[in-house]
Amino acid sequence: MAGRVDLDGNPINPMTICMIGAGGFIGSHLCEKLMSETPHTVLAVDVYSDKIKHLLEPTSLPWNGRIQFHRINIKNDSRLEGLIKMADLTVNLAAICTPADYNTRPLDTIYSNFIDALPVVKYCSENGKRLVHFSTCEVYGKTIGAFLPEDSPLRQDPAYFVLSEDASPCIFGPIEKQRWSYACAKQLIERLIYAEGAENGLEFTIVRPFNWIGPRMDFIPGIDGPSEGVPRVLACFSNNLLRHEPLKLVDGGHSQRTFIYIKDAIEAVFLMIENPARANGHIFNVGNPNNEVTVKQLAEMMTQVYSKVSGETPLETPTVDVSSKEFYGEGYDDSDKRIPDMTIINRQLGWNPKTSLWDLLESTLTYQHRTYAEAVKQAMSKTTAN
Ligand SMILES: NC(=O)c1ccc[n+]([C@@H]2O[C@H](COP(=O)([O-])OP(=O)(O)OC[C@H]3O[C@@H](n4cnc5c(N)ncnc54)[C@H](O)[C@@H]3O)[C@@H](O)[C@H]2O)c1
Ligand SMILES: O=c1ccn([C@@H]2O[C@H](COP(=O)(O)OP(=O)(O)O[C@H]3OC[C@@H](O)[C@H](O)[C@H]3O)[C@@H](O)[C@H]2O)c(=O)[nH]1
Repeated sequence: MAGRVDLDGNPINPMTICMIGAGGFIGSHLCEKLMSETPHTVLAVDVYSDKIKHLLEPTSLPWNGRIQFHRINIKNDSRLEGLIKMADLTVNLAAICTPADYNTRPLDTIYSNFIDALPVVKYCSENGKRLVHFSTCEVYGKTIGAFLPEDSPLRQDPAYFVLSEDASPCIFGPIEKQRWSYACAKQLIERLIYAEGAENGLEFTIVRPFNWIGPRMDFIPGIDGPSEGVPRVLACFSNNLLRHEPLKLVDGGHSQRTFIYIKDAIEAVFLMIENPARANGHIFNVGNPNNEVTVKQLAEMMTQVYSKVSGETPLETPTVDVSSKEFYGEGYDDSDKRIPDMTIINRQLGWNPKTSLWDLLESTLTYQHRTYAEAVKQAMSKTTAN
């Protein structure tokens, strides 16, 4: 830890970080690395702490005293401003961010992603504190290419699908497609933060994650989350594999995504935190353009990898088609393709992702199998007995 320097060779001084949403998937990885590799202090704010329990107890941990957990719902807690004032930097991760909620709980989604983030932005701006705010790749919505005829050769031209922070438009569906409630709320909070920077000098960085995946993402329904809950695709497919049931392909699984390993992505966030002069005032795509697959290909790859790590033979029919209406309900819509332009993050922070999709699935599914296989087996035998 001694002698740590930033990208310009300047010493990095220990700082206090107010991390809101620290108990979630990304927050837990960020806290873990901040504790083990830096001298920084974290004021961890969340309503849940299960995913960071291993960092909070026992008190003999080497970083004891450098991480404090504050069980706070930022919707209605006056302690928030005090914590932001005590910190040098606020990282805001708190959000409802599972697609199954966007069309079924659109009000909660809009409040969580816009209204609840407002005081955070205001306290940072009024108190002259730096803000790193987590937005999403969903602010791009659909690609321009999605509106071209199916057989148009222009669909192959990167200009019609690569998503750039400073050039691509944000293309959402009609209001009745409530899927876009999340993307729209995130877009408006980005615009507000940007305006606070322009008019009031707020020092900010906006992060647009492109499908970060890895251990501790979401929950396995009926094990550490509600049985009827629908998490994001990694946890949905993991759940199917653990239960030996076919993976469900929504509308044929034709949508494309680029997946990045959480540990690669966290390195990018570290560079932003510790290089304010290079990160302030910027919006950064953080993804891995080399890891593109259709959801169907992801299902096939996860089936193969899970078989390798668990030693279990895959089902003869490993996938099944399901309509989006049946799976998510009325008002669902989808992003067709998401390839991040890496020019800005490369130029400002010299960062590049490293881990291939196969490798990141292998380590993640090893974790899923080790963590959940026994619990799933027991839950399934109980159901059968009843
Ligand atoms: N994981 C990804 O690939 C991804 C992609 C795009 C955007 N993001 C964004 O990154 C951020 C973190 O995502 P994640 O994957 O870690 O999700 P997550 O759901 O695991 O973490 C969010 C955390 O925020 C907490 N939270 C929510 N509302 C709160 C409130 N009112 N008060 C206190 N805590 C609250 C939750 O309890 C949860 O622990 C979100 O803003 C999300 O929109 C993530
Ligand atoms: O069981 C499933 C689950 C999901 N899917 C599909 O898999 C794709 C990915 O779904 P995810 O649940 O991971 O979520 P998405 O990639 O659509 O959105 C995510 O992206 C960025 C973040 O802001 C959010 O974390 C989330 O909105 C979608 O096309 C979805 O329809 C399936 O085919 N089967």
